[in-house]
Amino acid sequence: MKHKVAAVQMNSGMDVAENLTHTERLISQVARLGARLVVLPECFAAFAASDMLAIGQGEQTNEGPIRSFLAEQARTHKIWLVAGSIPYFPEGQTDDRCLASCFVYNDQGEEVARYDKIHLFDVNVDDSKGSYRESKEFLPGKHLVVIDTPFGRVAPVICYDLRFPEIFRKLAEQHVDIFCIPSAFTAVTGAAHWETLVKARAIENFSYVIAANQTGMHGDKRETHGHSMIVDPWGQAIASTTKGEAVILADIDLQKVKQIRDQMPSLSHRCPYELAVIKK
Ligand SMILES: O=C(O)CNC(=O)[C@H](CS)NC(=O)CCC(=O)C(=O)O
Repeated sequence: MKHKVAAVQMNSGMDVAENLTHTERLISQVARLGARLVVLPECFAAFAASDMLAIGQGEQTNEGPIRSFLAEQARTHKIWLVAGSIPYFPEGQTDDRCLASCFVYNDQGEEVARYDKIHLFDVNVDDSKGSYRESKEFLPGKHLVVIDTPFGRVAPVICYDLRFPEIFRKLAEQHVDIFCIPSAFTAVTGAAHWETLVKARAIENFSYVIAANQTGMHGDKRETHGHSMIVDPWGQAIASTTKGEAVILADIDLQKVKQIRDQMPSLSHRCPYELAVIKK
């Protein structure tokens, strides 16, 4: 059975209200086109905002402005929504940093899961920003999440997590069929690695990958790569875009996942092995 899924590509700014207006328009667009599962990009509601902690403190419960907006969008459009990421400050947290959290909603508008970004982007990049220290503002997550949906078993991971194949393999061991990857990949690292990494994770685990990226210039002079894509379990990009705000849709079919995994059961061919380090 085929299901239509969508990735939303945005150029999010620092203003939440403005971002939510764009998000609502784009969700309406893909819902009208028949999407049943929609993935938003990382930081769709607030990108490089100076008040991330305050935004996160406002989202401690599902009554928060962004979380209640997301629930209402999922309910109104009868879609499953993998809602990118927002800053989330759990009640009672002592450390003054937020989690970078992806809330997931079913088509009744119920919050069914939350995934907190595990790997934080503390790197130097040859771009206008130069140095990224995500751990200054955010705490790492501690749990992977697997969600059973009408379209198959879904797992969200976020952006920099894409570079850690071991978490995808751990999730594939739980028979995940669809990886959803809200992202804000930089223009420089995205041009070098994005497509290869997205396709590699799909091929390695014989899964669909729905990768929704930020695009263009942002408030703090950061540039993101765009090029959102939906890749099938054989590694084919079945939907993609380049730069600028966009929505991409594709039909996914769980039968295809099963057929490829039956043909090439490499996930079950893994063998134990020792490691010998030969000193010179
Ligand atoms: O902090 C924000 O406001 C938005 N979040 C981001 O831009 C995050 C952390 S800085 N970006 C990435 O993780 C890029 C990963 C990447 O580009 C790579 O792995 O190459």
